[in-house]
Amino acid sequence: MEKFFIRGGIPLHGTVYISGAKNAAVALVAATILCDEPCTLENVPAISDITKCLDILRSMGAVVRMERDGVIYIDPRSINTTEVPYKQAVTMRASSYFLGTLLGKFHEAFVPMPGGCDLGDRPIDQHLKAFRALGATDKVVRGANYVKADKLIGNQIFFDMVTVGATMNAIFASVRAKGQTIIENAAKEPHIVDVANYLNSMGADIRGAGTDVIKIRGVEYLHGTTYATIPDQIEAGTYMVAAAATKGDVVIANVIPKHLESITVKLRKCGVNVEENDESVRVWVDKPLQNTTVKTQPHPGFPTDMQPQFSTLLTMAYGTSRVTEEIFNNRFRYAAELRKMGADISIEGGKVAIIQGVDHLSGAPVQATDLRAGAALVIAGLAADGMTEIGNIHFIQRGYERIDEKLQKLGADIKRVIVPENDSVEMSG
Ligand SMILES: CC(=O)N[C@H]1[C@@H](OP(=O)(O)OP(=O)(O)OC[C@H]2O[C@@H](n3ccc(=O)[nH]c3=O)[C@H](O)[C@@H]2O)O[C@H](CO)[C@@H](O)[C@@H]1O
Ligand SMILES: C=C(OP(=O)(O)O)C(=O)O
Repeated sequence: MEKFFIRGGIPLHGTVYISGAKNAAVALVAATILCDEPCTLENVPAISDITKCLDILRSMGAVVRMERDGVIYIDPRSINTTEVPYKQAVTMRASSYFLGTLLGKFHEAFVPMPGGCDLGDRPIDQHLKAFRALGATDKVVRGANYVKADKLIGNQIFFDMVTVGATMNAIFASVRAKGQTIIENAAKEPHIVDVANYLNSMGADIRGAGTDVIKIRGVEYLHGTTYATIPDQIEAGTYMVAAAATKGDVVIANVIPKHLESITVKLRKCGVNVEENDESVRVWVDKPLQNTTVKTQPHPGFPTDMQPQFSTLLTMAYGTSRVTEEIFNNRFRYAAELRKMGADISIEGGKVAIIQGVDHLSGAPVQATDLRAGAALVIAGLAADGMTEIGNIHFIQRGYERIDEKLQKLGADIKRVIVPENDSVEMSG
């Protein structure tokens, strides 16, 4: 079992380079199934969700080769099954994308129920609604979703709520369907645009990605391409908050500042300085942090995937802050861990956190409960007095490439340590 040990209280300084976006890259890897020729993906992050997506492709017969760091060659022509193995599927949400891509290419898919962060209910009814609109049928077999279609025919799809996953799957299932599909109330996240750009670079006809109406005219053939993943908005936001929480001065490089706007605005409300440059942002603090309100929303609103990290910053901001989680119904499980570090955070009705700022947090043994909760605890540990020991760091490794090394380069005292199961390491400082 691996843990992070962080001796906190050191302001972060320097430049950190942001990797390719997890939530774009997992979709790009799955989307490659739709192609009739080999593709090369660049700027792919070295994270465990990507390893699992690539394992799924290999297990289905695709040729997958790491050309060099971040560059992956995928030849989907040798795929010989439409069944996704259980082991990889159940640990991540992105496995649901194999439903849309296998259905879109082979008109059939068998995919175990997707996993991912435990944030409350995460049904896939809207994904299935999209598949049905295109002519597919579905049933649950041995704990897996089985979808099938004799042929896929373009149609109008209206989502009941804004959903990233179902928007992705509707694109995947319709990109080779006959005729035109119109997706309404579509998600507008940068990773939706990235996937549409990737498929268009293969010859797909997708228009409107990034707005709430996406029009897709089905094509018969998709040719090979080379495509680079966008930078990770959430990884960047996490380092922005870490810089602020430690009262440091950090340049976050290789980013698209426009994607970070909702985070930048809230940081400035707290009194944090953010300077936007062409492909980087600089974050520094020269006065006490102030309270604010945050409400998570679909893009371009404040991202739910930044909520735990930002709430952690607010535990150290002067005054009372209010954070409302609008996307998921159980995304405050990290609050109990932050309380162990001295945070004053209470949860009202599962949806709202009331945070009373404290002078400082103090290091403690804590457990990551999911990916962003884990990132939040890393930020808390970096800012806290003394030593913090974080367990369950495999959650963090799902979405952050070499987070310990990147933080060390910014001056943090963080170590990844292998500890025997049930062993606790003596805490000091
Ligand atoms: C791999 C990936 O990209 N994961 C992201 C994706 O998750 P994911 O695609 O699962 O999130 P969705 O946007 O689909 O979910 C938004 C809301 O819609 C609900 N819903 C969704 C689908 C459905 O069929 N029925 C339904 O009720 C969900 O329970 C949730 O309350 O978007 C989330 C919201 O930005 C992010 O937190 C996740 O990091
Ligand atoms: C919730 C997240 O991921 P997933 O949907 O893969 O569980 C996330 O990236 O914060």
